[in-house]
Amino acid sequence: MTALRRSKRERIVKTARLDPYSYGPRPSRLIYHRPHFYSSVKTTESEAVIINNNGSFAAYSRSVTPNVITSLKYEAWKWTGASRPAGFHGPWPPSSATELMNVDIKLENLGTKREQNDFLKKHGDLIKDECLGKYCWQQSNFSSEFYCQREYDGTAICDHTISEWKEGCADWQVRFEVRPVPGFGYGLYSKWKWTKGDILGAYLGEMIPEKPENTDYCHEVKIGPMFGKTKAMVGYVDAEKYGNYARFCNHSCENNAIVTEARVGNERILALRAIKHIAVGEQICIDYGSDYFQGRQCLCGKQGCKYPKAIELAPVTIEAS
Ligand SMILES: C[S@@+](CC[C@H](N)C(=O)[O-])C[C@H]1O[C@@H](n2cnc3c(N)ncnc32)[C@H](O)[C@@H]1O
Repeated sequence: MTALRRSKRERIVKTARLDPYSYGPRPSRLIYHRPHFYSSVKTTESEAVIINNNGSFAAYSRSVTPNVITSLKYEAWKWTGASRPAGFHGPWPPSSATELMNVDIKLENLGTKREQNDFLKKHGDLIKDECLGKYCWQQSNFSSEFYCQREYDGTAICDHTISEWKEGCADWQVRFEVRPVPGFGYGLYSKWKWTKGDILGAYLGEMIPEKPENTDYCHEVKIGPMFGKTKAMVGYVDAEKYGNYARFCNHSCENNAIVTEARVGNERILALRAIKHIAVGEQICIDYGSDYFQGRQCLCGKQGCKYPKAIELAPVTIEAS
């Protein structure tokens, strides 16, 4: 009876894997699910200040349990006062974050052959920019019909969209785990063996026009159709109150991942990408950059730690009135 039941369960697992939206083979060594806090949709905050033995300030750790989202949160009214990015056509503010961040690379939308050639000359770098669609873990079982396929002058243009990513992000616990890390709040751990270059998912949050003063969860992203252009306007993805698993990445001076602006089909995204091989059970860490460590100490504990002491804050001059 038990054997019968087990084989039925195995059959179900096999059937699930044949589905193009399933997640490929199982990890070689499974870390079993433990109950953890990140299934809650309630926003809570906890704060901890770590003080050195001599009383000096060592680190400040703040942890917010965010509302779990599976696509960028966007409220059009917040963009009413923001200026329209160059090359952006249509009603302002746009009705979705995708519209706001869209990369207008479809050559067939660019009029005559001559206009297309002019565009290629001007934006060659944009067209060559690699689509990350096929590197996403959510797509590991996808059939070739989802791969970049259209060619123009030898350059690939593709039909990928991030909708499949969003679907995959909803089931992130298959390959990631959020665990408490003493002194850091929480951290993101891998349940999968990743290869350098793999896309671990999208960095999701709320799309807002201005960077809030007190957030440690904000990444800049270009908006409007001019992908990769220096003049492109920027917005911010803030994952403090609304986010997905990617917002739990702590900083390490030997980081194994980056949050990078990328293209999937015609859509711009912030992607979490492995820059080294990542083993099962390893913590996934990014580099917050030196600005973040102004007045803060890094707790990564790596031998080559770049910020073992808090970087001195520039003195602030207060003028007497
Ligand atoms: C983007 S969040 C990372 C997720 C966070 N640990 C949490 O539980 O929500 C950034 C916060 O993590 C903590 N943190 C991450 N890396 C750190 C490091 N290397 N040293 C000190 N604090 C760090 C800091 O409290 C920082 O404000």
